[in-house]
Amino acid sequence: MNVTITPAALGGAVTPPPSKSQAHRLIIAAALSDGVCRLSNVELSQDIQATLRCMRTLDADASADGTVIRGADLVDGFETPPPEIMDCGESGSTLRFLIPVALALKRGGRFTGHGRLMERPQEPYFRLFAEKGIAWSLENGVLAVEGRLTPGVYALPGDVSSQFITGLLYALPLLEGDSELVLTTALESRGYVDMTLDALAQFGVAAEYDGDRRFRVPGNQAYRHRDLAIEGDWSNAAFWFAAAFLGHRVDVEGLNPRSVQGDRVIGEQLARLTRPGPAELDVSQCPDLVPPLAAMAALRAGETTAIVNAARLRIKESDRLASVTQVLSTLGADVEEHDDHLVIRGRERLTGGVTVSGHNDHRIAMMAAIAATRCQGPVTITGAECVNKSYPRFWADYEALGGQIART
Ligand SMILES: O=C(O)C1=C[C@@H](OP(=O)(O)O)[C@@H](O)[C@H](O)C1
Ligand SMILES: C=C(OP(=O)(O)O)C(=O)O
Repeated sequence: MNVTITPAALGGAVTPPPSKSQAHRLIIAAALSDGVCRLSNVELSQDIQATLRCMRTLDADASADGTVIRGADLVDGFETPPPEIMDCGESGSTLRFLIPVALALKRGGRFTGHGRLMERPQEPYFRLFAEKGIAWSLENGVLAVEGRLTPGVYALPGDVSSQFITGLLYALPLLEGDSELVLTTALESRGYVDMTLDALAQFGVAAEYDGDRRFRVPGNQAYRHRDLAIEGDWSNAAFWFAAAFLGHRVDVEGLNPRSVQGDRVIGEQLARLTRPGPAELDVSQCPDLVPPLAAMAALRAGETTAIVNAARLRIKESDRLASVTQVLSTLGADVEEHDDHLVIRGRERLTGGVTVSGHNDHRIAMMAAIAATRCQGPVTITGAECVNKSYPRFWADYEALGGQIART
């Protein structure tokens, strides 16, 4: 689907979707639990459907709408990897969270994915598997892992993706002895690890983090069934905060101001952009905020913004340093791409009158839609359905706020 936007003012109240990151975590914990869990505020974005689908393959029962989940039976000693290949769609979280979970639950499994997913890095796991005697292969886009996950010390980098740490934090409590997770480099995307520890605690699972490079994870633990609600998504809300920054009267509702979601720092980042003078935004802990921050920076008239410590943006759904630069430059912005940072010189308006690709990346399509409101000419976004990865209602919400769009 292509969407053509005629620049127009946005206004009104909007409720962002439920947090994708929290939904993954609660669904997986529920699927590992000792009973039936009722989750409210589940929305079936493509990534959440992927996690539900894979947890069903791992023997959890989940209702079609994902709100009622019965934990898989944890029968140690007799498991075999499910014959069915688990399709993770384009969800890095699903794949990286479930690799250790499948090993703990079924002694392995086979995974596949779409888009760039199977090219995104898994090396920290592969190195651990070599050390721990887990067999793995990656052939024709199918990753197979098999073996017995044993308690012990797991050393891995903290600055490739926090998703490896989350995956292990879910699996290690199920093993028959205590484990330690040791980071060999400083942790980035820390807010996501905090969200994981919070989710585990809600299901009665203990893991102790020293706040630096060491996690102690007792073994022989059980996930206790719980009923929980999923919070509003700060990462996707950031697009509406960007709209407000660009002068639209948009009110964002339904967010928890005390949320453990790391992307709550959008408030602080935005405050830096509202102060006159050059700004430097460190995004090592909040990589998903870069597209909305870049849209704001591009329209911060007369001011320069550097978005730094952003190298990991290159290993997301698209190479986001390249795609942000390509899309905003095509719209008429002044963006300079560097290996690990962007330098953006703000302009009063963008030109538009162009077609840009959504780069098969939900956050890039949403960034283009927000920036388009401050273009002179119309903007066509190709592949606009990619928002379904995290925010299927995005275009409907955009229209409800007065956005002028034509779908072709
Ligand atoms: O754990 C999570 O829910 C996520 C972690 C982050 O990935 P990295 O840890 O790879 O930065 C983030 O970019 C992703 O959208 C969701
Ligand atoms: C990078 C993202 O998700 P994932 O890593 O789960 O694919 C994202 O939602 O921006």
